[in-house]
Amino acid sequence: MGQLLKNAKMLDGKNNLIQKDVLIENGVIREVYEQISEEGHEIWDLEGLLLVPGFIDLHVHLREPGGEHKETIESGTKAAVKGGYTTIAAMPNTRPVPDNKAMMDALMDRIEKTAHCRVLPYASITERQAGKSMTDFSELLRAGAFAFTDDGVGVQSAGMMLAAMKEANKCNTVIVAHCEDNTLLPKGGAVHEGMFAQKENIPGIPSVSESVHVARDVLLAEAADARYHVCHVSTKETVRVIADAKRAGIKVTAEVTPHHLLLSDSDIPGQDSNFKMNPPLRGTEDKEALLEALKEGVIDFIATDHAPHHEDEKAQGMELAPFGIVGLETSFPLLYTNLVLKGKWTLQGLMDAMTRKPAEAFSLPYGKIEPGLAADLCVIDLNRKEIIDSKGFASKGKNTPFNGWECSGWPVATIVGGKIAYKKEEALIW
Ligand SMILES: NC(=O)N[C@@H](CC(=O)O)C(=O)O
Ligand SMILES: [Zn+2]
Ligand SMILES: [Zn+2]
Repeated sequence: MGQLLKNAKMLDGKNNLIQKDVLIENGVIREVYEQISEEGHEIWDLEGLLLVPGFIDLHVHLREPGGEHKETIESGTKAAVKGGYTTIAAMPNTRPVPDNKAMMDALMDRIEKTAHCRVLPYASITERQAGKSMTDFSELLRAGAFAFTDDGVGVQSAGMMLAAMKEANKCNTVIVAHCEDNTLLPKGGAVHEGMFAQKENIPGIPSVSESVHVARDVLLAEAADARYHVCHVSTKETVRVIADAKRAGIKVTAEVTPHHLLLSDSDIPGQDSNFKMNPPLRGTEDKEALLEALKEGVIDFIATDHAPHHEDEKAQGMELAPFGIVGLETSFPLLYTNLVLKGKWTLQGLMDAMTRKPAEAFSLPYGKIEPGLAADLCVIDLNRKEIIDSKGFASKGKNTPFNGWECSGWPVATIVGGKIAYKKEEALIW
C-alpha cells in the first residue's frame, strides 16, 4: 500500500501551477501523474494546496552539544519541519566542535536518535575552529561529515585556507566559509558601519571586512581548483566579487539569508538585539543588490543562518548580546509575502532557491518531486494568513526581528521520507 496525495497543485518549473497526484511507496516517490488510481492506497487529499519539494537549509545552528539552553537537535529540527524543511545542515560551532571522529560519531548518533528531519553535520576546517591546525578531512568524511566550515569565525590565515582547499579538492568535498577579516573589525562592532551605527554611536562593522575575505578566497579556490561556498553574503561588493569569480570559471557558490533580503540597517527600530546578527543588516543598496544577485543566479540559494540564543543572553542589549537570529519557522511565509506577493520575484524562483538550487550546489539527491527520489515534501497553504509570534515557535530561540509581521503562505504539512513529520491539523482535511 502506498500513500496517494490527491489534488495537489504543483509548480511545473516555469512558474505555472498544475494539478497532479503523487504516489509514495516505501518513502520514495513512485509516480507523479494527472490522475492516479486510488485502489489499494491510503488517500491524502490536498484539496488544491501547493505541494513542493521539502525545503533545504544548508546553514543552521542546532547548538547541540554544549548549547542546549539555546536549542537542541530535537527542538531545532522540530522548528525545521514546522517551517517546511526536510533537510538541514548543522553548523559545527558547538562545544565541543565536531573536529574528530569520536565527536562526529557522537553527533551522528544524537541526530539518528532525536532529529525530526534529515540533518547533515558539518565538520570544522580547523581544530576547535581556532584556525591553527587542520582537521582530518578524510576521517571526518568517513564518519559522516557533510562538508567543512569554521562558521562563526573566518579562517584568518590565507595559508590555512589554501591548505584546506587543496585537501577539500583531494577529498572531493566543499569548503564553506564565514567570510570575515578580524583585522578590519572595530572593538565592540555590533551593527553595519552605516547610518544606524552613526546615529546610535555604536561601533560599525565595515562591508569590506566581508568582501575582502571573499575576494581572497575565490582566488585561493582558483589556485587550489577547489569547490568553495560563501555563507550569508551581505554586501554589494561581495556580490560583485562572486559574479566576477563565476565569470572566470571558479567553482564558487553562495547563499543569502531571508533577513538580508528583507531588511536593511534603516529598519532597525532602536537598540533591539533581535536586529543584531553577523553579518549585520547592511544598507538598502546592499539589500537590493542581494535580491538582484539571487534572481540572476550570482547568489545560488537561500539559507536561514538560524542562530537561536537564550532570552537572557539577548536581553544584554545591542552591544553585549550575542549575534544571531532564528529563521527556520518564518522563512517561506516572509519571502513569499514580501517578495512574491509584492511582485518582486516569482514563486518558482523563490521555490528553486529553497529546494532545487541548494540540492544541486551540493549534489544532494533531494529538492525535486520526481519518481525515484525520497518523498521529502511540503504542503503549503498560500492563502493562510498568520501574524508571526515567536512565543509559538517550536524553536527554543525566540530571537526574531519579524515579530508582528503578517504573512501568507504557511507550511501546513511536512513529509520526510514518506512519513508525516509535521501537520497543522486545523488547516487540513486529511
Ligand atoms: N550568524 C550569527 O549572527 N551568529 C551565528 C554565527 C555565524 O553564523 O557566523 C551563531 O552561531 O550564533
Ligand atoms: Zn557565519
Ligand atoms: Zn551561521
